[in-house]
Amino acid sequence: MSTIIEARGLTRRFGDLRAVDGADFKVESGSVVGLIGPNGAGKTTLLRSLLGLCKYDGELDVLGCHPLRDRAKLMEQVCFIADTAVLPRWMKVIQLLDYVSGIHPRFDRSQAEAFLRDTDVGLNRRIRDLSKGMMVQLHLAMVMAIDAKLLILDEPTLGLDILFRKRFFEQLISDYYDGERTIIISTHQVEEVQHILTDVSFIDHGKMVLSRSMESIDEDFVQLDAVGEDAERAMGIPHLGAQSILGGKSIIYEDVDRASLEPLGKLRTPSIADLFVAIMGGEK
Ligand SMILES: Nc1ncnc2c1ncn2[C@@H]1O[C@H](COP(=O)(O)OP(=O)(O)OP(=O)(O)O)[C@@H](O)[C@H]1O
Repeated sequence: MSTIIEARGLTRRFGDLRAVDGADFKVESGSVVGLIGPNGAGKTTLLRSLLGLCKYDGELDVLGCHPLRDRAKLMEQVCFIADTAVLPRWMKVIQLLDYVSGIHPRFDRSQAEAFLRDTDVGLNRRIRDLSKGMMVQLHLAMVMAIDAKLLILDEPTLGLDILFRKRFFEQLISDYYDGERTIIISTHQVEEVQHILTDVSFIDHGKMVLSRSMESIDEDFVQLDAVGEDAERAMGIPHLGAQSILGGKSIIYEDVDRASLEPLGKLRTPSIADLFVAIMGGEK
């Protein structure tokens, strides 16, 4: 594995606001990173910085490129879907396939057509006549058919129904991910992506508040469901956050002696969603 993204003190200011605020992080090749954060946390701004789409302060290296200075070179190796899918609305789907085949050397047209066969997006439909969800399906099919080292997806499944969202994440892993490509996904659908991630990063008010591998989450955090007096005792042990459950509390701890918790209730690894709530402001 090699490091393909390295950021030190990455900062993006809008006037007095620091949308990304001194972020330090690394991404290794072959990882599938979930970028999770509340509305306005800085996810889109961070992703746009990686792509050289906005100015920033600090040090940033993406695939050996300086995103602002080497943007053309970077774009040969990166694919990106913004949360607002912009496709030429006046084209027919088949014309879009012709167009991208013509301009993108790494585009595999037959693969894009195969992805589209699983959808209701007909090749002769005009793009402006597609529903919002179908437009996203088309955009995803085009992007997944491009052989890129780094795929950046900003809220890729926004506006899609649950069946397509599930199918999309499955397809991304079974048909696109090859163990070498790197994928960064920003999403609010935490539960739906959790099983495909190798790493997760939480961002809040522009700051990276957690960056871990999924394996280390398993090792470092534990969640206890306790009821009655056991819950009260468990709340006395320093914890990250807690939620009320029927008759007691569900409490998340970091680096805790698990043997001391075992007599108090049921232990498990927290889901990313529960960990997010605990770190971002669950009941303490
Ligand atoms: N062009 C801009 N000018 C001024 N402020 C901006 C601009 N773009 C983003 N911001 C601000 O930067 C902050 C981070 O925005 P960003 O879009 O990166 O958040 P996000 O995590 O992607 O949010 P969401 O989940 O709601 O899409 C917000 O406070 C936003 O208002």
